[in-house]
Amino acid sequence: MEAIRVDFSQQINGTIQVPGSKNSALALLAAACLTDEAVTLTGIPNIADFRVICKMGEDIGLKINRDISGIVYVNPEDIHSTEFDPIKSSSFRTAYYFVGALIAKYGKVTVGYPGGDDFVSRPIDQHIKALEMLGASFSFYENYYTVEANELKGATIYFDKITSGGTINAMLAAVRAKGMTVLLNAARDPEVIDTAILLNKMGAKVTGAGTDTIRISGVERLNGCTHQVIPDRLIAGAFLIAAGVTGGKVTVTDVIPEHLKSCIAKMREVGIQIDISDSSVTASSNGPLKASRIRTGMYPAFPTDLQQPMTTLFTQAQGKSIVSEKVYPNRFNHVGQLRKMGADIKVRSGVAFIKGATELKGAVVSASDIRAGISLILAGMVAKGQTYITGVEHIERGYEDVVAAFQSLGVTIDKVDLSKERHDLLLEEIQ
Ligand SMILES: CC(=O)N[C@H]1[C@@H](OP(=O)(O)OP(=O)(O)OC[C@H]2O[C@@H](n3ccc(=O)[nH]c3=O)[C@H](O)[C@@H]2O)O[C@H](CO)[C@@H](O)[C@@H]1O
Ligand SMILES: C=C(OP(=O)(O)O)C(=O)O
Repeated sequence: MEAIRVDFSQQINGTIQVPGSKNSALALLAAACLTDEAVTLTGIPNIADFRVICKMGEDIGLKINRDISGIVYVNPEDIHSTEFDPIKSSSFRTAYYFVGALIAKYGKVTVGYPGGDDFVSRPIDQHIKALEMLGASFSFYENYYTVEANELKGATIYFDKITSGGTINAMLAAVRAKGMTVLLNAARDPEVIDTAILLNKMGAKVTGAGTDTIRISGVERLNGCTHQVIPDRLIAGAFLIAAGVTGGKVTVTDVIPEHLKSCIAKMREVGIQIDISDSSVTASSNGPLKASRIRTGMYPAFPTDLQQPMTTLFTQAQGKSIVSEKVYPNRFNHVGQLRKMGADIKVRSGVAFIKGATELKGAVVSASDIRAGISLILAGMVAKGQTYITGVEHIERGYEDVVAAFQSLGVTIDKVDLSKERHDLLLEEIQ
């Protein structure tokens, strides 16, 4: 069994060049299918989700190639089917973006139910509502669903819940719908803006992205273009938090500091020094950290995807911290694993109460999703002894080479075969 082994690693130090955003890249790859021309995307991370999209593309005639410099070329010219393999499309979250992107042009799309990180409940009712209001109809089967539409017509759509995925999907569908679509109570995430920028470069007419009202005037055809994906604010944030957890100094470069505002504010509150330049942020810490509280929310509030590394940080702060998870109230898979390492955390009704200044100890723990995995790596860095993290495949959905990145900061971390390395621990784990 593959695992990541982390050793006690104090005072990390170094610079991380932040890769392109996974969440944006997933939307852009689908958006590129709205045209019949080639779209060139730079900065698309070579993560597991990207590779599965390439395989899904091969099945339907969508060509996606990455050259040796990392530039990705998407060519939808020869798409001959819009029936996606349900197993591949359910192995990550956002296959539904291909519904939004292909429905107007092809009239019918079949795809597996969304997979991705599992936080107990991740409904897609707002995606369905938006596409239905544009004129699509849904049929649901055991492992897949089919969306059909003769013609999409612009509509005014009010999201009952702010959703970044739902906003992006509605935008993708509306771009080729007849007439004007207005999205109200839209998500304001940088990834929504990035998608709108690509769409406009392709000839779409999208205004208001980044506010809660987005207007899309439908167009008949779109063209190819070149676009660079925004940096991954969630990876950047996690590395900055890492500097706080262990002490030390970490600089993240190639970032858009404005995207990290809530994270930076919170880090300053707990006593981490933050220095910001045009496109880099440095976090340094060598003193005790103060307890605090975070309340996650949709952008620009504190991101739910940084709640897990922050929870690890709070185990090392002086005093009691509180984490209110308002986006996914059950997103606490990491807590049970942190407890195995000695953390004192209680969760009640979507709120975690964390007693700080706890001595953590190495254990065999399991990562159920990307950010839970990162929080366990951070915990492993301050835990006495060795920590083994299974569920590496979940972490690799979001990180191209998580081991190399942490190694470059001086962390003693490696990928190992757990069954060979610590047979005793594995047996204990299984019993
Ligand atoms: C690939 C991607 O971009 N993933 C991100 C995206 O997920 P994703 O796009 O799935 O998350 P959403 O922004 O849609 O979810 C926000 C909230 O809306 C709810 N909701 C969403 C859709 C819907 O139809 N109905 C509904 O009730 C969700 O349960 C959640 O409470 O945003 C999340 C919240 O910032 C992040 O954690 C994920 O990393
Ligand atoms: C929840 C996440 O991803 P996804 O929506 O792709 O499952 C994440 O990136 O933390």
